[in-house]
Amino acid sequence: MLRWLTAGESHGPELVAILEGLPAGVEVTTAAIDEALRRRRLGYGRGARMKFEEDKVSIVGGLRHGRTLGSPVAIRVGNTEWPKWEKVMAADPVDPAELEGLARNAPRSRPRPGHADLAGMQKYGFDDARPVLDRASARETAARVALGEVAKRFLKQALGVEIFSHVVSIGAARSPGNVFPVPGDLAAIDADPVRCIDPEGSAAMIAEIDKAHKDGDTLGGVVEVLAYGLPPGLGSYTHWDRRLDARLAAALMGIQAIKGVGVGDGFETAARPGSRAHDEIEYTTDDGVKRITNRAGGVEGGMTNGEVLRVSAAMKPISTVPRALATIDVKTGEATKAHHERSDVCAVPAAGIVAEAMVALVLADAALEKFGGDSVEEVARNLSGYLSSMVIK
Ligand SMILES: Cc1cc2nc3c(=O)[nH]c(=O)nc-3n(C[C@H](O)[C@H](O)[C@H](O)COP(=O)(O)O)c2cc1C
Ligand SMILES: C=C(O[C@@H]1CC(C(=O)O)=C[C@@H](OP(=O)(O)O)[C@H]1O)C(=O)O
Repeated sequence: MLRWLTAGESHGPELVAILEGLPAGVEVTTAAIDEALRRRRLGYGRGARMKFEEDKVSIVGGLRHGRTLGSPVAIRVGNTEWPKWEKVMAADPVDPAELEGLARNAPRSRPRPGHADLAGMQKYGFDDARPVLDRASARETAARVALGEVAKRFLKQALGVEIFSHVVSIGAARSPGNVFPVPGDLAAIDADPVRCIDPEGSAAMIAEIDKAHKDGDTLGGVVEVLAYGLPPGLGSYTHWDRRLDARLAAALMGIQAIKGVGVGDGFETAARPGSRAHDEIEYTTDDGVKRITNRAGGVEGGMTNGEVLRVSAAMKPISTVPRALATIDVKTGEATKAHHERSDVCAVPAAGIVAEAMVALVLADAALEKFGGDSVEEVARNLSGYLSSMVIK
């Protein structure tokens, strides 16, 4: 079983992440995690913080000389802005005189519709949204991406699996349907300002973001994650919580602002007749058993079927809308406008990188469940034994 946890506030000293249950021998370095975090900071429409945030990574457990030890992997991601927040977000009590007049410490009493502010204040008994928003913030996804990079490297090394994402839509602008990028497209996707594979789609998405920015508005969109090289049989039909699609959906929904998840052609499948919804099966001497199409996105009956895994996630628009939305001041109950501070206009490209990390963590867990092993070599041996002994292949 693979377990992972994160802790830390957006404006605290750092984020902390732990990944427990990974075998020994996974090759990973600080530089690799730095690079994963750099990809998450990018994307047209991101706000001011991403221009200076450095995501200072230190690996403090579970690795020696660039290889995992089998012990929990512990990673710290430092927040560049901490010196400015040292008093406001101090863990220990602070002399009230030192907080006097600090604008950053002023209570956030005008909750933003769409963010965790109001429900969080109600639930935890705060009259200030600061303690809510600081943890609800998607800053936390930096910690997930750090762990996801370790999971990705395990999957690549032990199973030869490659995971990446691309942006399908931003606002009303869409990439053309039926474009399925291959791993060789990743460099081009990463080089695009919105991580869209199609140049026309990309230009339209950039125009949407520019328009939203000009209008004092924000945008959401859809990302798709693909995983190449998965064997059939990860996950199971035998119980609801063993289904791989259920586990992937929960992991993707667990990303801030994700409001919908699709597997394969997702909701579009519901409108098709069965004759055009499923993937017919064929056998060739070169490829063995395969599907003629991949509408299911590589999952049938809660298990991988050996085709490319395709899952998508729909992100709602950023809730800190510059043209601020109506709310109340919780101190007085009076109608007012929601707090506005610096914010992203659109973070869909970054959400794609986070979605890759969540898919990698779920797949690494499912792979370990099926193939076990305390070292990468043992997992690879178990995989190879399974593949060579499969009756139908
Ligand atoms: C990568 C990423 C960046 C985000 N940046 C912002 C932001 O700058 N401002 C904002 O208000 N919300 C931002 N969000 C969305 C909020 O975190 C999210 O709306 C909030 O946590 C409530 O989401 P929920 O209703 O899905 O829980 C971002 C989300 C992601 C995934
Ligand atoms: C810090 C990150 O994203 C943040 C996510 C976020 C939110 O409300 O989710 C609000 C903003 O926070 P801040 O006010 O500190 O700029 C974003 O910058 C990050 O992705 O690393």
